[in-house]
Amino acid sequence: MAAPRAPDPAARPYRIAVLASGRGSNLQALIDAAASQALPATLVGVFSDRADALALERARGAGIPALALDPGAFPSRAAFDLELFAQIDAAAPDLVVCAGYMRLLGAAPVEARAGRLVNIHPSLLPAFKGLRTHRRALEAGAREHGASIHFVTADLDGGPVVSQARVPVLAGDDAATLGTRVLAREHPLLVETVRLLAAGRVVLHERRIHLDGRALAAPLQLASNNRFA
Ligand SMILES: Nc1nc2c(c(=O)[nH]1)N[C@@H](CN(C=O)c1ccc(C(=O)N[C@@H](CCC(=O)O)C(=O)O)cc1)CN2
Ligand SMILES: NCC(=O)N[C@@H]1O[C@H](COP(=O)([O-])[O-])[C@@H](O)[C@H]1O
Repeated sequence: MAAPRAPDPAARPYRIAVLASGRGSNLQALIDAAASQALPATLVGVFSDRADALALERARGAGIPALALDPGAFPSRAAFDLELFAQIDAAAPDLVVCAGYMRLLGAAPVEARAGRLVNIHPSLLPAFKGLRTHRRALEAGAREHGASIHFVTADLDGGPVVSQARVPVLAGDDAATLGTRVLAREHPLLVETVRLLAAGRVVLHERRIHLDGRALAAPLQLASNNRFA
């Protein structure tokens, strides 16, 4: 996998690989942004643990190489990860984006890619790590919810948070309505955050997020929607 590099407009486009297990709407946001040149990058591969992931169809429809690996065909999680990242490295991405990728990644491949592997998570981390975040936020009586983009570490959803988008929790919300409101903010959040990474403006240095050379005191607040929708 390519080492982090400073942006050079004359150099080849910034290369992005995506991991996805499902619908792929965040992947589609990246595809659309790259196609419209709103995101100066090229998607070099989409990889999934599920052969039926709609994300794979979206990739193929955009002419992006797409590969599914069946975890059941490997003797261990480590063996699966080894093959997965061998395939990813063959595409030589500058950045790997987990966009609805629903498997825990092993410490070894994650640590070897520190600063080059990000994940979008449907909560305002550190709140509600893991799964079923919208239901848990409602059960906890949260008045505000949202999404976070963080560097991936061995600590599940515990990596340094780059950016967040916030939405209000409305009376009468259920997990579906709240999830829909959050998802609508995830797409611009992801594109805006990846654009900063592609430009070399956001980097991870000694577990701290740096923007334009200055350590961030808090995640960047992007793509928020305080309008009641
Ligand atoms: N080492 C890491 N791996 C992953 C991270 C991370 O931060 N560190 N983020 C996740 C994405 N994610 C939430 O954002 C997440 C994915 C999967 C799970 C999980 O519990 N998976 C179970 C299977 C669940 C299922 O199949 O329904 C598992 O892997 O056993 C929690 C959170 C990507 N990987
Ligand atoms: N723990 C990881 C996780 O839950 N990620 C979430 O999966 C959804 C994928 O939607 P998409 O397939 O339409 O992009 C997104 O809401 C993303 O935040």
